[in-house]
Amino acid sequence: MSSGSGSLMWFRKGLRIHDNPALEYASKGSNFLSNFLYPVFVVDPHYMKPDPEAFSPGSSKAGLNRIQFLLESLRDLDLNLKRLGSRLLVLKGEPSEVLIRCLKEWDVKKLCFEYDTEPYYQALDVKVKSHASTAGIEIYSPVSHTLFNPADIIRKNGGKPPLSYQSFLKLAGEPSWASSPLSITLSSLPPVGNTGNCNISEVPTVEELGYEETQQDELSPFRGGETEALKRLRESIENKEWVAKFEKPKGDPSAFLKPATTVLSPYLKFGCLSSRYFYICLKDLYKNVKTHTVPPVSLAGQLLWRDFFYTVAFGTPSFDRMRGNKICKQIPWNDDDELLVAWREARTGFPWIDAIMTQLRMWGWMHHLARHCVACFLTRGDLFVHWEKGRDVFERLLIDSDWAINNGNWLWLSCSSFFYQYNRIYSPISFGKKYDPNGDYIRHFLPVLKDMPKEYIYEPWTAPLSIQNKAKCIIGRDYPKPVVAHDSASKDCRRRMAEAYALNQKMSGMVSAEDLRNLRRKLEEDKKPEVENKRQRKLIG
Ligand SMILES: Cc1cc2nc3c(=O)[nH]c(=O)nc-3n(C[C@H](O)[C@H](O)[C@H](O)COP(=O)(O)OP(=O)(O)OC[C@H]3O[C@@H](n4cnc5c(N)ncnc54)[C@H](O)[C@@H]3O)c2cc1C
Repeated sequence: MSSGSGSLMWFRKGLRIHDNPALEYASKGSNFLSNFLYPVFVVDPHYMKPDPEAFSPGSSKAGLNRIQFLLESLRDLDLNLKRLGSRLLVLKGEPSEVLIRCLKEWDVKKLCFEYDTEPYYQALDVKVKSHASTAGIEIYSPVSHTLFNPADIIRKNGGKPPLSYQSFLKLAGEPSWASSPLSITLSSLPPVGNTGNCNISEVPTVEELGYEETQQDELSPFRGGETEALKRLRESIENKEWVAKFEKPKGDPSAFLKPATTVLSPYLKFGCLSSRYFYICLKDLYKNVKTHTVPPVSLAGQLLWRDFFYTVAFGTPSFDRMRGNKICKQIPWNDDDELLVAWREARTGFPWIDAIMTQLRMWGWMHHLARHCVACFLTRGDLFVHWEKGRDVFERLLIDSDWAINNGNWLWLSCSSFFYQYNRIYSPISFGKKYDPNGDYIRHFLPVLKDMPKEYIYEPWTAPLSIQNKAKCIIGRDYPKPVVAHDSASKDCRRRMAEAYALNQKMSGMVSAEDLRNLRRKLEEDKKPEVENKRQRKLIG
């Protein structure tokens, strides 16, 4: 037992000092407490353990880039805490068990942590809160990861989440905190008390967590941490005109030397950057320019998309699944792991798709439209593979992997929810060409194609053998042949989507296991185009 008693600040996301209401509250003393503060981060094997399953199709354990980003963020947090007279205490294990042990050992009287809407944290928090309230510990768990409290919006909407962006905006209005200044800086923190028998360590290395540093050729250019986040934010908003004119989905998805958007998503994901602070900076900027874009396309509008998905995710049971998810169309996706692996390993034979998937593996980040292209290709565009499997691959490899946003966007792109125009399919050939006719993006991420003439770079299988020889890239040997013929595969996908939609309409959202079996049987009966497609695949591949 420590000699005094104090507060425990439990960092999970929110890895920052600025605009951190939980940290601020934890650092406030009171008359009856000897004022110690224990800033804790628990390394959770749930996300980190790279078990043998890690590379199986669909595994969602965090990949090396994200772990690296997290550890950099923790090191930066530790440095920033040290500047304020404190430090980060890192522990390992199942977080609720570790936390409860610390609360007992350090005789904590006040437990503070940012509220988290993800089901995993909700379950964890029930355990920790139940112990804390039985032990008479004060709990403070404010909402500060998002602009709005998703529960407030759902309440305003009669208990249901709004399912369109516009209805979300109407309900949300201006955030209540936006009229008063945010607490951006803390000048000092109480000292850390005696840590007794708890097993405290420094921020571990990736190797200590069981990852091998040399798993890939090129590492993510994005460094984690609050310091980097604030620098990146400053640089992004320095160019007022760029911010004022920001208009998504315009912007070049193939721009990789200078990405077309802010790349603040990983910092927002881990809370190295406060979305509220970002929002206030944008509002200030908008006040000082003549005209600016507005939601949904403006930069502030992007932050509102984030809040929209957080709200729907929080209010929708089984949001991350097709089965049992009332807002998700029931679609009999393929169980084709061969196609999934080709997509995941950047071996589809479509350079635009493979370059994006390589960027995902190397950098852990790609432009929004690039994500559109590969998600559409995997699901309703070409391969008809289940969106949950693609979601898992993104969840593992993205540095900004975020439960609500990732699932929300996969539901969107697969036309399972939110967006239903399944006839609009991204071409894996012509879409990228519009932005990057020379194929520089492909040449960078797929060096095997670097000498392919630009006429063939998006469809190298059409290059005559003499050209392939000259480019030192024989299709089928050095780079794969396409796994499907896009024209027939996309036609087949449209037909299957039309059938699935018709059946969903009939069943008006109430899909039992039997209904789903019927739906499958119905689609199985009409296998002809699928067989035709496989035949084509054989011809090509
Ligand atoms: C299939 C798919 C999966 C995705 N998975 C994720 C994910 O796991 N994590 C994630 O943060 N984003 C995800 N996105 C959304 C979007 O692609 C990224 O947020 C964006 O590309 C990040 O780059 P940026 O920070 O430069 O964005 P900017 O355009 O600069 O936008 C600023 C911020 O707004 C938010 N934002 C932007 N677009 C969206 C959007 N469509 N939905 C919700 N929030 C948005 C992000 O927090 C972003 O950092 C996904 C998109 C698709 C199509």
